[in-house]
Amino acid sequence: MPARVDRARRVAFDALRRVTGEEAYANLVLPGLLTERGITGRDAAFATELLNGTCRWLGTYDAVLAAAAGRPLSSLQPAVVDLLRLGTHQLLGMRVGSHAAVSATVDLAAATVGRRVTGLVNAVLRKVAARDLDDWVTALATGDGHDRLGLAHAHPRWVVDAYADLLPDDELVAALEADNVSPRVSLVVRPGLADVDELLDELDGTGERSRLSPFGVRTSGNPGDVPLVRTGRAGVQDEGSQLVAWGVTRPEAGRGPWLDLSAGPGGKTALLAGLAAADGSRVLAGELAPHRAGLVVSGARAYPLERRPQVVVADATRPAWRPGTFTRVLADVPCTGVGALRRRPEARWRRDPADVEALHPLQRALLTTALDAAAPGGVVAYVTCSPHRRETVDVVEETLAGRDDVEVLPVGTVLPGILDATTGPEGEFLQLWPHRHGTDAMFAAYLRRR
Ligand SMILES: C[S@@+](CC[C@H](N)C(=O)[O-])C[C@H]1O[C@@H](n2cnc3c(N)ncnc32)[C@H](O)[C@@H]1O
Repeated sequence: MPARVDRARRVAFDALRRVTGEEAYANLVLPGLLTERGITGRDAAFATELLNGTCRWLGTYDAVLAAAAGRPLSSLQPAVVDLLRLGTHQLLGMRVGSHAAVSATVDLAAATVGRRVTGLVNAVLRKVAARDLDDWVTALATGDGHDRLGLAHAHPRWVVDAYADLLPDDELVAALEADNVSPRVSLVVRPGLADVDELLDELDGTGERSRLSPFGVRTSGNPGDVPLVRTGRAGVQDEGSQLVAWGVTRPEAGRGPWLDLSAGPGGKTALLAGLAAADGSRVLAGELAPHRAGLVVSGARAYPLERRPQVVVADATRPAWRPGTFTRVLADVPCTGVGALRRRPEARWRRDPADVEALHPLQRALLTTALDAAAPGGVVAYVTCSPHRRETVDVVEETLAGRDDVEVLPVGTVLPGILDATTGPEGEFLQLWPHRHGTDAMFAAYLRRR
């Protein structure tokens, strides 16, 4: 076996051990390991595809492996399970020949766990190789169509159900597939510090204007190579995130301070800080986690002092600010993130329906705080990067049912002209989708305090 193949598989294995064993993020852990080991070019690309694909398809591959091994994976050593997962992705998800996939994984098993497990790895992977992915899905799908869709498109069943609850039947597969494609790089300029034309010039023909956000540019390559990004006058941010933050600044609301009450890591704060400055206002950014509050500070470092957000470490459910004060309030609340699955390969397997219920009271509490913080006439945006009804429409409707001092600002008036992007009983809220808009599946409700 050529040495280059060994290095790529070895680094993918070491990264996967950290992802499954230590809850690391694949797209954070792998670049560091590649640099440390001097792995570049085709080897780096192979390792990245092997790791990301394995993480994305983890639930499907585990079902295949449990069937092929004839026993629960919990009865195997975790490192062996990871070897089998990597072998399975080569067999079912990459164009690696069966012989090479099995023998390279057996060699990797010998070099990492030990010779005693090579027989098992060889036997299980040979069984996996006996069928292609479609045949495995047919063999394993037991329940209704959603069960099959989850296996065939690498999603937990509950996420398939949540998407199906919101989308027409004929869009479901496209929505699931869109989560399996890494997004293009999306950049944002910091208003007042740079403009889109300047950024496009720097990108020298490799960028194009965002179709949704007036601050956004789509490109490819390493954002760290772009001088405006390096100096903090532009940043990396999904176009949908730009759009929902911009939305809170659109309706008339008068002059006064702005609040971003759960701001870390601060992508939206950095955009709002520039827009607030243009309005003669300033942003107060609250964040519970101190290290995330630090990220808010560094994200806005390029602004002159007087335009930077004031950042406080604070629990927004016990507000450190005076109620009825702010003309614009962003509540971009903690959520399951099932609208941003394309960004983090392993993310879909780390959440479950219990998280949806566990987050619901916090989401309601944060929306209540946001509404209370708004001055009369102030605009509030409730935002999630999940389209799940429990985290979006339900939170807004339940919260508004208990009060008579809030009106809904229909999204068609706040952000006109965005096609196929509404949800709620009267289409009054924003719901973006990767397969429709090329953004994360951001939800936003725009509300006004009477
Ligand atoms: C979805 S993120 C915000 C993302 C941010 N707007 C951005 O664009 O970068 C939600 C944040 O809320 C914070 N958070 C969770 N509970 C909170 C609380 N009780 N008060 C304030 N912040 C909280 C989390 O630590 C997390 O950083």
